[in-house]
Amino acid sequence: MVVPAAANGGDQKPYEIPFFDLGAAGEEEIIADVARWKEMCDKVREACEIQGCFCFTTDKVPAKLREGMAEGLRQLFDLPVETKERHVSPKPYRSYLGKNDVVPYLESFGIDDQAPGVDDVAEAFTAVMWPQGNPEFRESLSEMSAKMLDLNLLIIKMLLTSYNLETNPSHAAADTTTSYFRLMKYKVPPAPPAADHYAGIGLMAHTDKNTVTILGQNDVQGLEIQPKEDNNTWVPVVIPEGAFVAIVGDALKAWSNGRLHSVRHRVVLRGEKERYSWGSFLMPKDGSRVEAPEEFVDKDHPPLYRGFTYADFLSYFVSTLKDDALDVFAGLPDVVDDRDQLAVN
Ligand SMILES: O=C(O)CCC(=O)C(=O)O
Ligand SMILES: [Fe+2]
Repeated sequence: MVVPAAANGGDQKPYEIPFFDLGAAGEEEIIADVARWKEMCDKVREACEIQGCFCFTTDKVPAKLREGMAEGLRQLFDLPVETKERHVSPKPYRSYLGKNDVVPYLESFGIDDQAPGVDDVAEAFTAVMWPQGNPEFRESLSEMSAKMLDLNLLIIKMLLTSYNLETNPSHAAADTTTSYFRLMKYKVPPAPPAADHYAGIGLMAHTDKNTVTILGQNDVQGLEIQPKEDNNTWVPVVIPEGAFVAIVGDALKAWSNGRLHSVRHRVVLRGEKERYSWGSFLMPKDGSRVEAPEEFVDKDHPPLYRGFTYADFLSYFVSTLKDDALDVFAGLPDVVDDRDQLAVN
């Protein structure tokens, strides 16, 4: 099923964001129906190749859990700044971000799903924010991050199935993959919405650097994407109530030798209500290599990127914040030449 173009573009250029009901996808009985499972996997793969993102609903996350998460985020961001500032980490995008001139409406936290010496990361984070405890928040964070990580792994499984790569042990992600969870609040910009020079931009245009991102949100829209090969247009992504959005990142684009599209996206704030969102970021472990398997490279698909270590790519991005970090860091001559041509045109 595809969301009608009008719902996703208004009077802007119509552009369709695929929408799938994944239901119980990934459960044994679904996989056992080989034709149906393969069809689902192919649709997900097509969306990741053409749009680089899709919306979906799933049986795995009950409404109650989503409501608990949204309510928990309200409580969390309402805590005093001094409390929120206790969440610090040497890794990029983890420490509490409160005041920042580039993204003045955004507040965020990043929490690694696994941390050395910590048994229960949800418990550890909650204890720093609420020394007296907040079992409801701990439970929502723990369940939501676990379920969204499962969904992220499901998407990888579906892509591998669609590419007929699922039986090749070298593509099994478990020992090379990790994840982190982000919690975000976007404040309401001054009225009217575009009154200051930030023009309601909640999060600048970017591609995700990781493998796949899954985002959930409260009832306030704001995510926009740039269709492939149309860098003059921004299309609002209307995420249906109760749904999530999955976004392909640069590491997956490089791994697939450019078949999968890491879509540029941003957040624009237009309404009068605060936006809360939360995301599960699947990514290669720091030391793992990102390299296209031989199945993706042939005469018609010459290699676009050199293989690289994920941590090196991330350090390059963090130190330069280049919009086209993947092309500059790992693009082989053809990619870099194309980019130069685009810049000239
Ligand atoms: O808050 C959102 O919906 C988008 C967040 C995002 O794109 C990111 O954190 O990379
Ligand atoms: Fe993003």
